Amino acid sequence: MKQGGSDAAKRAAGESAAEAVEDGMVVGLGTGSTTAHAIRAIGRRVDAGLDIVGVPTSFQSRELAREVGIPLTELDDASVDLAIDGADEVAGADLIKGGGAAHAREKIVDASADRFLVVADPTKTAETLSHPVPVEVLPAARTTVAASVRQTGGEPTLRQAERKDGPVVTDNGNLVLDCDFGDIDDPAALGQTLASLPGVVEHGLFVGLADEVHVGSEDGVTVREL
Ligand SMILES: O=C[C@H](O)[C@H](O)[C@H](O)COP(=O)(O)O
Repeated sequence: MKQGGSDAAKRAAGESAAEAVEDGMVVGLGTGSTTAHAIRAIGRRVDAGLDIVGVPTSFQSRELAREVGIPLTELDDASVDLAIDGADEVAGADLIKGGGAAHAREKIVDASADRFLVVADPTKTAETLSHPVPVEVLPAARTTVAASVRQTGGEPTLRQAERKDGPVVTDNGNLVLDCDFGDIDDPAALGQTLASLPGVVEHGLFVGLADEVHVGSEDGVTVREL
């Protein structure tokens, strides 16, 4: 499921987005290998005196933020000024997320932010979204949601864990169906359809949410404002 951009490209994107963080901000900390570079860069800036608090989007981002010394808070106590997060595919301001099964909490944090910066490498960019859409479902709903996805023209696959027998279990205790719809001509309509299915907790289509996309490469970073 994970795609293979180079670590140097991911690092360039993450460090570029981390420069947008300013003193006094509440910063949404996304999940994944690209955002991890941003979190480490923010940690270095905190070490040098930057005064911010982070809102993690997953167990992974919480642990990394703690490791690099970023003070943390929750959405109950703060509103997010700037969120930085990765993506599995980017087409304009539309994204597919959830390759790390963190998209439910990510969407809450990213959508609530005043500004949402996406960090990606060139393997993630596309004209039209076509990556399988991760759909987090209550365990009891996996069969009924899978049937509805098939009726909608998609092919669902229950995500399996790599170093454990059985399925991936999300930070929220749910399962993930990776749903292949081929080219997604109308991400907003598909997102509404998926969200309406009983038992769906959240899907990985982030439609129109991105404000800026930082695409890193070995040669530098391209910043697209949307
Ligand atoms: O659930 C995980 C997230 O949506 C990630 O931000 C996304 O999968 C991109 O991760 P990476 O930067 O590791 O490719």
